[in-house]
Amino acid sequence: MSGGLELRGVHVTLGGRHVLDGVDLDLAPVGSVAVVGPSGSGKTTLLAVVAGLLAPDAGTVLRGGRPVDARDVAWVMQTTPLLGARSAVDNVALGALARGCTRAAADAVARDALDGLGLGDRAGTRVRRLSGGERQRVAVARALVQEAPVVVADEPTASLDAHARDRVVQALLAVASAGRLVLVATHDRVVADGCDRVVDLVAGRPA
Ligand SMILES: Nc1ncnc2c1ncn2[C@@H]1O[C@H](COP(=O)(O)OP(=O)(O)OP(=O)(O)O)[C@@H](O)[C@H]1O
Repeated sequence: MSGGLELRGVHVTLGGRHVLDGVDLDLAPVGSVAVVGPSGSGKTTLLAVVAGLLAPDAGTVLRGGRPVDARDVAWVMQTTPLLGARSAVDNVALGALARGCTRAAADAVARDALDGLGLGDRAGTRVRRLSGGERQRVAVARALVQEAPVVVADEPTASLDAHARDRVVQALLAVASAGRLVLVATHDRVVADGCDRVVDLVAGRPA
């Protein structure tokens, strides 16, 4: 599929268990895809493989017919590291600096992204002083400002109240509408219902 992601025979074994058991999946280049499934079904592992954070034991992930380039994937995982001693806006700006923005431009897009996620008033606060849900949104914002063609988000709404959750969903869907592929693992029905497509993972394979 031109520009899309193709997973072919992806196997991952962790601790002697087949966590991903030969995943074959075609994803369109643009749109939002929710990965759902029971706890332990391999959602995080699948996203880690797509993001290039985990090499599969077998199989390939192609984008536009070539092995996916990790630089084309912005990710926010549950353990995304943030710089606790730096402000929220500094942390988010790193995502824009990484794609070559000037400092001023990076700060501007970072502030916009934080605003969009309801954190405009926390932009100058050091991350270590933020709540878990606020940190989670800082991590989402940093992934979004990278403007990578693929965005991978693992449970991006897990610690959020309904209002903050809606902001995150809107931001992710806006990115998909703007022409990127958003792949989100979630237990949240509201998130899955908002996506263009739902992939149900059962025992390490799409159902
Ligand atoms: N480093 C590891 N070593 C051994 N087993 C692991 C490791 N990481 C994950 N697993 C196992 O792989 C399985 C799939 O984990 P994964 O985190 O991908 O599932 P998940 O669908 O994202 O679950 P959840 O919805 O609870 O986040 C689980 O049984 C987990 O215990």
